[in-house]
Amino acid sequence: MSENNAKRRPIIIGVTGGSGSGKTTVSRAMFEALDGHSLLMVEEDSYYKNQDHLPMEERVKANYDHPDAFDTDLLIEQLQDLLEWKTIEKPVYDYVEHTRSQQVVLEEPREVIIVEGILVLNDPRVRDLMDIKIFVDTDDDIRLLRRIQRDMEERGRSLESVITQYTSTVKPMYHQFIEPTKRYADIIVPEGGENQVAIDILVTKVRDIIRNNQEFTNED
Ligand SMILES: Nc1ncnc2c1ncn2[C@@H]1O[C@H](COP(=O)(O)OP(=O)(O)O)[C@@H](O)[C@H]1O
Ligand SMILES: Nc1ccn([C@@H]2O[C@H](COP(=O)(O)O)[C@@H](O)[C@H]2O)c(=O)n1
Repeated sequence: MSENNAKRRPIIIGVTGGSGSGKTTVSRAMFEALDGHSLLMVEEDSYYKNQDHLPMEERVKANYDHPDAFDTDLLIEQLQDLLEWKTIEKPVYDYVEHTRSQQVVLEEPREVIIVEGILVLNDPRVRDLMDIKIFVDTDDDIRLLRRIQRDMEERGRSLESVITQYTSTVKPMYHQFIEPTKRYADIIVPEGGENQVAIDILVTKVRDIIRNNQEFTNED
């Protein structure tokens, strides 16, 4: 892609970090602060592979923190469509059934796209589509506590299942695949959503890129 074309396409911001680090909170804070611009949130979780063909006992045991759990090719295809201002059919994921739902959501392309998920900086093809890369950095113990609460309240899990999954896959995969992607981040945000200084800096940078895009387009 030439530099000129790159200036005219939507902006993609990648937000990653461990489960419970505050990725969604940071993304939403940016979303709200960028009110007035056209924005779209793309959650990597929507791209978990379909597991309809597997019995529930197999689905429960799957490793959801390994890169192979995601249909990254579909994520890339849909991000490329958005970059070309095309509408996508975003999959919908069901955490209780551990598989994709039958539905899709039609998402129109927008000026700013926030791509959020545990492994969005893992694949170089996804990284290469991003204008800004953010890693939300929160200690393991805090993330575990948040996850216990969230999974029991919102994802229909028992305490025992959260602890078993955390020790068998979530924690080891974090250290093997997620934490190493910190090196690709432009900005590391400690403590996520409560870090207002980091949010303000990020929003200023995004506005700067949007303004440059507009000035460039007006010059044409
Ligand atoms: N800096 C923070 N301080 C306190 N609680 C936070 C902070 N950031 C996020 N949380 C809370 O932690 C939980 C997990 O945050 P979330 O943004 O959903 O994480 P992730 O998307 O990385 O899994 C949520 O209940 C959220 O309100
Ligand atoms: N069926 C599934 C699918 C995913 N998970 C867990 O979700 C985590 C990612 O979501 P966050 O909002 O926490 O970033 C990931 O760590 C998976 O273990 C799951 O438990 N079940």
